[in-house]
Amino acid sequence: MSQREQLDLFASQTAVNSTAGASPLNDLSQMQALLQRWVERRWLRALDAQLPQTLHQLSDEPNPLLWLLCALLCHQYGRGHSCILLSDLVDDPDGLLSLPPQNQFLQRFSDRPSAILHGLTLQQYQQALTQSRWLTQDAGSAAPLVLSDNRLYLHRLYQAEQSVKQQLSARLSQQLPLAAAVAAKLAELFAPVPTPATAIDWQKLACAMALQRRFSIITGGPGTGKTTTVVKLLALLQYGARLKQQALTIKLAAPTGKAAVRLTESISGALSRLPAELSAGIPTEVTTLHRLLGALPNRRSFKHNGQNPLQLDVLVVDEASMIDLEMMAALLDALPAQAQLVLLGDKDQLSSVEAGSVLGDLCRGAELGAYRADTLKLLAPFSDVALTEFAGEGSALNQATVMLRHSHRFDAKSGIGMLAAAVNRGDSSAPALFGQFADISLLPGQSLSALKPLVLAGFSQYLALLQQHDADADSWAHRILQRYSQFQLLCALRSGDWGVEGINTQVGQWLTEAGFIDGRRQWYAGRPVMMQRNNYSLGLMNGDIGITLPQPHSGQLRVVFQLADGSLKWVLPSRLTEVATAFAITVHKSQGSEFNHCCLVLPPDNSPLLSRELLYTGITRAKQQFSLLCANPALLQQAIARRVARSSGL
Ligand SMILES: Nc1ncnc2c1ncn2[C@@H]1O[C@H](COP(=O)(O)OP(=O)(O)OP(=O)(O)O)[C@@H](O)[C@H]1O
Repeated sequence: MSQREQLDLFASQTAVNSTAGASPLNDLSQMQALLQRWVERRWLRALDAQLPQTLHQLSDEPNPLLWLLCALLCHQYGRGHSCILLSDLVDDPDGLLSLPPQNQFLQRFSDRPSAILHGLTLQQYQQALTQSRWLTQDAGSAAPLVLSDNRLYLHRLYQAEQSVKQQLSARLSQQLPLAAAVAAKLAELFAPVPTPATAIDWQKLACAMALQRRFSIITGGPGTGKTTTVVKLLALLQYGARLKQQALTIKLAAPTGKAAVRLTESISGALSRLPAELSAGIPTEVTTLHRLLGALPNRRSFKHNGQNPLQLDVLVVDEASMIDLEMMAALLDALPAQAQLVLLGDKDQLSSVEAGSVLGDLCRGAELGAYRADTLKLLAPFSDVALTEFAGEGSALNQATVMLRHSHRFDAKSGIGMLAAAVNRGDSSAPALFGQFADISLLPGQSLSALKPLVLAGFSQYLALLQQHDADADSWAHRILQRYSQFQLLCALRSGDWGVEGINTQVGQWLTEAGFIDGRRQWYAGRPVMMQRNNYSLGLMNGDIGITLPQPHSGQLRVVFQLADGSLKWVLPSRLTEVATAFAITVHKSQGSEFNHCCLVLPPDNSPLLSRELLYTGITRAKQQFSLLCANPALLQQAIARRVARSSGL
């Protein structure tokens, strides 16, 4: 046990002893002290403990249980949950809240949530909440907390969830007519019989489905043809409009700049494979969702909303797993009622960093199909194979969702594909695949030094180009950025020796010793950095990666970023206040990006962050080569078994 942990344990025991008889649930000052203690122990953020204080100033609330629930709700929000399901709080408070955190889980804290909340029933929670001013609606002002179906929400998130539900159900209730000429063109575009001949052509079905819906989802793993399918869909929509002497305004968007750049590239590739007469009117420009909606600096709201809707007929959003609940609500709000929205994404990837797991929630049951009779009737003309296996009584959303199942990128000889699929199934024998395929490797050794050869070989590729100036600074920078994307280190954690922070420091030292960089200063030629927040005045978004380069004559450093439209932006380092070195990035932040060679680093200590979704997302960032450094092999099995569950009412 570290010295800090011993102090924490001592503090918790003395705190409880000294207040014997005065339970925090009966005494507000004891509750405030408890919340403060949890903040000091880093169980809660200061913000979490501050929220009840702030609400109390606005509307008096003497019940300590309400203070606790409010702080816990904020804690859960910070961990990506939209709400707290009260029955989960009754059944397993420590598990639900991940408190104490995993690295302190075995210690005997007498003030852990299960001890404080011991014996409280669902009825007691309900009673306390319904009597609270924080839940009763004052005339004209919204209550800060909402209780609905035993789910406790912050008002903002409740509103977002309700809005998403209402908007989607309105869109899902309509079926669009499909002209015979468009149906015939669809059959032409998907003419080649899939192999084997008995296989269902899910791409064709996805197209047929989306043509007839105002809202649809095309989900599938890497390389299953989401982009290929959506380009054909857009071609057919434009074809149908042309038959009516019209032209559709189509827009493409992605949650991050990096994902937008990638979609721009893959859309251009897919367009080049379309018959020329069908490619007119399909844009290749992809924008970020923030830019599309018109983000307002330092405001949560956007320029486009229900009162000022977007001017478009069709919107395609890629990497939809990265859309959080509030962004989804804003997007649906700003979408004109007659427009068609198509979401593309991989439902099995990690969810958004912000609260919500919208795509995962919306795609629940997608692998089963669960198509009702009317959906089967709608799809049947487009399938040579009977769809009875996928019949069911699924939700309205299931009726608008198609899952693509065959990867055209990874075949049966691909270790990356096999490993990703095995992890995704939760197959405990997945680790045995290492050693059987050339494109996946488990690094020998259990210390960070096992990374060194890989790091030197991987990063030297782009660092070597720093010396090879080009008369055209932009084309030089393009080559460097392109080469940088060949290799990436991914971490599960942010802090600690095995997290992004520790590994970036270590990699900086190795590269400095090898003479590739001069990492002794904060800014140096070759330093890759990742934006940690959106910066609207610079037009750079959270997650964008830039590389620090010396100007050819002056040697002055500038950081170069590739924007969503493929152009470059050069920025003075002094203007970048919220960036972090990006030799290693978290798996979360890697979403929407792909690298030829990815190396995932798992820490030696267990953490609730080590999950099946994290592994799957990390593995599928690799296009050609995947390496894994796993300090504690037992954790790999545990991570494969652990699923991320986010509380939501969607
Ligand atoms: N039906 C098909 N037959 C043969 N090749 C295909 C088919 N569909 C897609 N491909 C090829 O598979 C590759 C991946 O396709 P695509 O980019 O559309 O997939 P994706 O699901 O969008 O991938 P990503 O994971 O990058 O988002 C492309 O090279 C594409 O040409």
